Amino acid sequence: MDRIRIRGGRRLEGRIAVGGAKNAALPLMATGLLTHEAVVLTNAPALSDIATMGGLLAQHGLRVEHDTASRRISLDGAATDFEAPYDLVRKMRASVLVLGPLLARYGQARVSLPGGCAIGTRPVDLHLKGLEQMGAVIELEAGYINARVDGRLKGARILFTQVSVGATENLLMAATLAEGTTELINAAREPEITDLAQCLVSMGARIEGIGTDRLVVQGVDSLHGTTHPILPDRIEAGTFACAGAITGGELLLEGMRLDLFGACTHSLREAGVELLQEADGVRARRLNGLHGVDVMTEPFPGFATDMQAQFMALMAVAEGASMITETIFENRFMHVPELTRMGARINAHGSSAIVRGIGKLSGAPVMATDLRASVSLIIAGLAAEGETVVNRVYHLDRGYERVERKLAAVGAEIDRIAG
Ligand SMILES: CC(=O)N[C@H]1[C@@H](OP(=O)(O)OP(=O)(O)OC[C@H]2O[C@@H](n3ccc(=O)[nH]c3=O)[C@H](O)[C@@H]2O)O[C@H](CO)[C@@H](O)[C@@H]1O
Ligand SMILES: C=C(OP(=O)(O)O)C(=O)O
Repeated sequence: MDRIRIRGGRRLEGRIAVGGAKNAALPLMATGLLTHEAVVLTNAPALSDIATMGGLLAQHGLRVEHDTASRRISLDGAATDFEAPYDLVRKMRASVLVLGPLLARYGQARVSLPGGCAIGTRPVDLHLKGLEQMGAVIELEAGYINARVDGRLKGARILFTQVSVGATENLLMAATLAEGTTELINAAREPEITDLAQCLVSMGARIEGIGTDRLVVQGVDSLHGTTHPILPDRIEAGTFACAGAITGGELLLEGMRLDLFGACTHSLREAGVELLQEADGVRARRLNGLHGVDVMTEPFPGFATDMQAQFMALMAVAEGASMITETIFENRFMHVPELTRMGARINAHGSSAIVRGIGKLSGAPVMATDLRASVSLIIAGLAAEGETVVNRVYHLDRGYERVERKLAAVGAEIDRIAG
């Protein structure tokens, strides 16, 4: 498996391109199942998760083309196979997003249960309960979700007991082709959901309340094709903001919109990182020293759980202490022991971690078991004395496109060791 090698101590400066958001692209790709016409997505990132989703949709029978040079994904045709097999779903949990569209358009789906992953148990009960409320009959059998509906799904009033990005997306897509009105209450408000809703509207869906926690969908008989630009990846942009800041640098995050950061803007500014919206992106500049800031992860517009590990790396070298509380996933501190191996002073207990900033981290061989933990170790390595080698970067490629090239282009001493 590839490794990333970093020699710390270089100040990052320059322009860095922010790609299309992985977490928007994945549900957007699933919309290809809602129509037989072509759905074309532009600004598509070249990531292994996107390839996995493309493979799954091709297996369902869609024609899938991803031209990485022009950053276009085109999805066309009708599904002929309704099974999402274990081998694909275990690689990427977002595969479960085919469930709602398949049920809504074809009345049947057989999708492997995603199971847990390194960051938590991550059940899909809210997805299933919502679909049952819409008239689906769901059985769990041999690790699979077997779902079917006679005729069309029926509109329903669905109150989510917990805010869930994936459940909101699955139910939103299902509701577009249901008979009657569906109300999604306590819906997630992440920008990726707004992007999905806007794409669905451009396909002929009738959705009100976009951007709020109450989405009202009037089902329609059919949807048509569209061309939709994928919104910028706020997590990739935030990662680069932390990378630049830890080196005392200044980066223009090309293509990024400041409003997508939510509470992360406030936390980064409090920590000493200036963020300015400019015509072609967001400028992120470290002012003087870094200061310890307390953060708690929350659904959007709160501080994103997908930024927690990167922010912790930044706090590891800040002046003073910070308390980082993870409220979304029960096991999202796997980066703590690895950052500690680099000299960080972090004390994690339950859902909180106290980080006491130190002057300098020291390079070390480290390993990561999830996507954002991997990149947090790269960020730490950029500021560490000596060499850091991040092992097992398989997860990194799920969500970052050529991260080592992008960082090297703005001054980092970083390379990939194949193997
Ligand atoms: C592909 C994608 O977009 N992934 C993002 C999505 O994941 P994902 O959609 O899986 O995350 P959810 O918002 O659904 O999960 C939030 C919390 O709800 C729980 N839950 C969720 C569904 C359910 O049926 N039952 C249940 O208990 C989860 O275990 C978790 O504790 O949102 C997360 C929270 O912002 C991000 O970290 C992920 O990067
Ligand atoms: C947790 C993440 O992704 P996924 O939901 O695909 O595992 C992430 O993007 O940080």
